[in-house]
Amino acid sequence: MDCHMMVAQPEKWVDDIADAGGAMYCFHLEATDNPIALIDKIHKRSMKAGVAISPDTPSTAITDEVANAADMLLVMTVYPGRGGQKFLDRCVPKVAELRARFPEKDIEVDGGVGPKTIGACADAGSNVIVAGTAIFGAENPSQVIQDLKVAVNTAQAKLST
Ligand SMILES: O=C(CO)[C@H](O)[C@H](O)COP(=O)(O)O
Repeated sequence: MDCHMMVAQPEKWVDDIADAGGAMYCFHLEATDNPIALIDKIHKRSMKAGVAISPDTPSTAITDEVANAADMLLVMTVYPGRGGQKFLDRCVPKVAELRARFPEKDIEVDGGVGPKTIGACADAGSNVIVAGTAIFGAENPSQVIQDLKVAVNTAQAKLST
């Protein structure tokens, strides 16, 4: 289970999530003073570590040291809080910046992602997608999932040539 912790003091919940069977613990960079220590703590509990940035945080806030220690980087394309928000196009360049810096890293996008916005995310280099409303509100959720996967796989194949 990929647990995206939109919480203050993310250090506090690592053990609880590990005990509950979490496989990935993703925390917000804005919520900690010591991301490297937190990543170490997550790894010591045998979980992967994800580092998320909110819309107003630049990609450069993720230092090379943090990115290299993390297993995944998450670019929020809405403000953390609730599903159903409008996709913020202005966050897409951050995906491309991180992809250029970290060609091998998993880069996730979350927020307002669906058939109309997946192209921008995938072309910028995102290979992990969170989609809520676009899937649960669709007449044919399986088709939407399939379309999102095809968009990502096609873009990833292009980026690797
Ligand atoms: O957690 C979120 C915001 O806080 C996500 O954006 C949300 O869960 C995904 O839903 P949607 O695809 O409707 O944006």
